[in-house]
This record gives sequence, structure tokens and C-alpha cells, in this order.
Amino acid sequence: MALRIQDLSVNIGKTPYVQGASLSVPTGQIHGLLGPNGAGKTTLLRTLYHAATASTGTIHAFDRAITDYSPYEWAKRVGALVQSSGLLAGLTPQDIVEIGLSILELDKSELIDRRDDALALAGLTDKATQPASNLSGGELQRCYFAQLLACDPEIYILDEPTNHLDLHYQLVLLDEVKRRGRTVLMTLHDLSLAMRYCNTVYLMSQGQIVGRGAPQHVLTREILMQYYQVDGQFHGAALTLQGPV
Ligand SMILES: Nc1ncnc2c1ncn2[C@@H]1O[C@H](COP(=O)(O)OP(=O)(O)OP(=O)(O)O)[C@@H](O)[C@H]1O
Repeated sequence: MALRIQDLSVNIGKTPYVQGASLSVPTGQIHGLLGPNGAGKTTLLRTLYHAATASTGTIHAFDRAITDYSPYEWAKRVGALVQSSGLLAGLTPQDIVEIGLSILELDKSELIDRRDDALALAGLTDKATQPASNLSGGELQRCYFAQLLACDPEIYILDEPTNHLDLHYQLVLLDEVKRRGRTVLMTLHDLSLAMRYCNTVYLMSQGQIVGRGAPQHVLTREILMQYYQVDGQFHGAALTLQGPV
């Protein structure tokens, strides 16, 4: 099993924002964390890149506990695309991708190849040496996506990876992740994308995983009504929405 989370709880102060969550992602599968705003999805993911500490529970990657890895060793194998608006301080997209790649200690020619291939995939070749502070929201998201694709870790942790992306790049970049056959755990609000990409989804509500399974089995009309307060239904991969309830 590539990633195994068992009975994970995260308290902030005394409040539990994730409670007793367990999930396992087999090697090469894409699993999705779904649920309404504030359900605890990001908080759960944050424990996987050392931005939050589990109050109880265990996290294993490749049958080794996260606590048995150095943060550096973990970051080489488990890469994350997070919702951030980092300080760009004069950096270019090339710099941003290179900073990510520095952890891999590559020789210069491989570093340049990986950097340029990833920037090309993200459609940023023409802007590679311009200040990243001039990029649009979607272009900046593509830049951070390029950083992760250049590093190409064994496990991808993606928090709302399609944030700001137009439809073309949503599909190009997620298709690329899928094509690589990596293990992925990602949060998504776009349920159609969950249908398209996820082998398994987990529905979170109020810090708990309240549903799990193949997306077509989890995302029923009743579930959409109960947890998202919308009247909608999937027909195959197409979602028909009547409206909020
Ligand atoms: N550091 C913090 N201090 C206080 N509350 C926090 C903190 N971090 C998260 N929370 C709260 O924890 C809850 C879960 O937040 P989280 O970001 O995990 O939700 P989410 O499911 O990712 O939501 P969204 O879909 O809106 O991104 C929210 O109510 C949030 O306000």
C-alpha cells in the first residue's frame, strides 16, 4: 500500500477538525477527498506534508511510518501542491521549478530538462523567465503544478489542484498525473472531475469520513442532497443540477 492513514485525528486547540479518519491508497491509484467547505479535507492533507500534526493516529507511506522518515526524505517521496499565495519576491517560473527540484540533487542537465519539460507541459515556456508576480492566478497555479510535475514524487498530495485553472489545463494537467501512474490523494470540489479521475472517493463532513467507494456509488442524488444541499444527479459522468436546496 502506498499510503495508509489510520484513525487520524487533528485537534486545533481543543477542537477536533479531523476525527478518526482512515484510508488507504494503493500504489498507482487516484483517490479523492470530497465534501463541503470546512469539512476537514485540507486539514487532513496538511498532516501529509508536515503542515499539521496528528493528535492521534498513524500515517504510513510504503509501509513505513511518517515518523520514521526525515522530513527531507519524506518530501522527496511525497510531494504536495497546496493552496498558497507564496512570496514570489522577484522569482521567475524557472526559479520556482528549480527550487522544488533542488531537493532531488540532480545534475545540471537533468535539472534543466525536467524544468523545461514541466514548464512546457504547463504552457509556461514563453513566460518562464518573466517575474512570477506578473502571472495570472491560473498561470501561477500552473507554475506550482509544473514544480510538482518536475519533481514527480511517488505520491502526489493535491489540494484543489484545479484552482483557477481553465478547463483545458484542468484536463491537461490531471491527465498528465494519471498518465504517469502515480499514487494520488487529492481534494476536489468539482465532482465531475472526481468522477473522471478517481478510483475511490471519500466524503468528509464535520471532520469525519462519512462515505467511501467508487465515485458513481458515493455521489448519489441522496448524498448530494444531504451533504452538499443541492438537487443534482449524475448520468454517467455528466452532472445535472436542478439547484440548491
Ligand atoms: N488553524 C486553524 N485555527 C482554527 N480553525 C481552523 C484552523 N485550520 C482549520 N480550521 C478550521 O477547520 C475546519 C476545517 O478546515 P479545512 O480547511 O480542513 O476544510 P476543507 O474541508 O478543506 O474546506 P474547503 O472546502 O473550504 O477548503 C474549518 O472550519 C476551519 O475554519
